[in-house]
Formats: sequence, C-alpha cells, structure tokens
Amino acid sequence: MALLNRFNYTSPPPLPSFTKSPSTSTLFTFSTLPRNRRLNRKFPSFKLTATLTADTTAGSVSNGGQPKLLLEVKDLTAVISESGQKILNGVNLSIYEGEIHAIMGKNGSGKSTFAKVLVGHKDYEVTGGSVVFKGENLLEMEPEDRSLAGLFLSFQSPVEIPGVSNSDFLQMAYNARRRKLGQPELDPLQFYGYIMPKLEMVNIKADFLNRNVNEGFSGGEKKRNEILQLAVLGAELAILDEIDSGLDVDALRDVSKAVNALMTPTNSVLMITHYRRLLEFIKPTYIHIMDEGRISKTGDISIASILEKEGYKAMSST
Ligand SMILES: Nc1ncnc2c1ncn2[C@@H]1O[C@H](COP(=O)(O)OP(=O)(O)OP(=O)(O)O)[C@@H](O)[C@H]1O
Repeated sequence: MALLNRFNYTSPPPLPSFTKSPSTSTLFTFSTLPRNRRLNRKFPSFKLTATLTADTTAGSVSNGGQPKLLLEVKDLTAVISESGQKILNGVNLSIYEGEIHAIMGKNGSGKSTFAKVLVGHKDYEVTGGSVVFKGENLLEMEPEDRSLAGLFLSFQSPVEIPGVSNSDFLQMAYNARRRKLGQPELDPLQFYGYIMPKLEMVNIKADFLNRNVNEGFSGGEKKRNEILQLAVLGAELAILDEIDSGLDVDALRDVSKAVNALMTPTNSVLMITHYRRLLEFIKPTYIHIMDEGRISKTGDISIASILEKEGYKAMSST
C-alpha cells in the first residue's frame, strides 16, 4: 500500500461485469461502466522493471510431444442474421499448435465474416457445421467465454471506447482472464510492472495507457494497440484481421516483430491479409485462399507470389 501511495494510485472501483459483445464488437463490453469513468491514476513515464509474469498458456495440454489440434472447423456455414444472406458456404480449416495460417482472398469473399463468426459476433448466425477449439464446442460458447478460453481477434477497424482509458480496459480484461485461469488478480502497480515490457515490445509509449481506448488514435496506432491487447491478454489462437492495413514500414516491422515474439510452440496465429509484404515478416505455415465463403485452395508462400504477379484469376486455373 505504501508503494501504491507513492505512485499516487487510488483503489480501483469494483470491476464491471462483462456482457455479450455489441455489433461493433470488441473483446468485452462493460455494461456497468459509466461513461467518462476515469481512475484517478496516471501511468508515470519512467520505466519500472517488470516483476511479474503471468502464465497465459495455461490450459494447453501437450499430446505426447505431438502438436495438438487447436482449432477444427468443419463445413461451417453462416448467414447475416438480419437478412439471412449466406456468406460462409462450408469452411474447412484445421490449425495445430505452433502454426501460422494466412487467409487471402478477393474483397467480399468472406474472410472477415469467418473471423467474426469464430469469435461469436452477433451479426452472423451459424447455420451448419462445427467448430472445435481446444477440444470444446466453440459455437456453444458466449463471445466472452471464447475470449477467456484463449481466442483473440484483432479487428480490421478497431472500435473506440469513449470514457474508458486504455490502462483500465487492459487491466480489467487481463484480470478477467486471470480469474478464468484461477490466478489472483493484479493490482494497478503489479499490472504496471506486467505491462511495461509489453509496451516496449510493441514500441508504444506509456502515455498511450492514459488515453481512452482507440479514441483519436491514428489508423496505425489502433493497429499497434490491438497487438498490445494481444500481448497483454495472451491467446492460444490470435486472429489478426488485416493487421497490416494502414501501417507504415516501421510500424509493420514493429507489429510483426511483436507477433513473432508472442509465438510459442503451443499457440497459433490466423492472419487475414491482402499482401505478401506481411507474410515476409510473419512467415505462415500455410496460406489459404477464400473464395465465395469457402477455402478453395491451400498452399505455401508460393501462392502469395503467384497472386501478386497474376491476381486471383491464376488461383482458379492452378
Ligand atoms: N453485417 C453485414 N451486413 C451486411 N453485409 C455484410 C455484413 N457482413 C458481411 N457482409 C457482406 O458479406 C460479404 C463478405 O464480407 P467480408 O467482410 O467477410 O469480406 P472480406 O473477404 O473480409 O472482404 P475484404 O477483403 O474487402 O475485407 C460482403 O459482400 C459484405 O458486404
């Protein structure tokens, strides 16, 4: 407590409860969080050595040294809830621990919809097929439970959350994950020690934490912030939807470096991209082409090279 007072921290108010994701969807929504709620604390700009690490890979079970099947999607079909329009037309995909998968495909082929269906976005209704994540039926889980189980989606257009500071958001989300894992929550000072190396990893300044989530952030800053969330929360499967869009070369390098640094033998990445450039930084195990709501082709990095030279017409003829 003495240390807390030294850094001018006040006790945080009770943690808000998490409710179902909104249509704009972010990791969590805070039903009990009043707008303009601010904790009376600011993150100081000096460095503090991290003193705490958290096990974010708990729950992974090794399978006699063999990589474990993390995600298995079979014949997944989905429609837009409101209109009933079919978007996913039988997606099949298996991702094992330690693998990096990339999905490419024409605009409107269903890539983002697939990602959002996986995290339980309410705009879409699953009409058939199955999704098993870490041995559990993902489709029966609430969006928050999917996140707490270790699924992370960085959105193509990250939402702003007015009145909620980045630090509060991250601390609450991280403590929710720790509770799920049966670990004690971190107080603000412990959380500060935990997050500092993550900020360095993504090359984000500490004063970012005092700003409201994504409010006024540039496109590139929003993307970095998404990766900061990933670094803080940890995830067995991180889905990165066009994490490269809007990034300058340095930012792309920083973000890719952070994603690579977060890879362990037991977690995986599924990234959606239009460009080979990202794949040069984050090397995929497999590249899939999505076409009209299903995966029509799977291969290695050579697919991206063909695409870049010849476009999607080459995909139908190979
Ligand atoms: N909530 C929605 N309401 C209406 N149409 C939607 C909705 N979500 C997706 N769609 C439509 O479904 C199709 C697939 O969209 P999706 O965003 O999944 O494509 P994508 O492959 O990610 O495209 P891009 O490469 O342009 O990001 C598009 O025609 C899109 O307009």
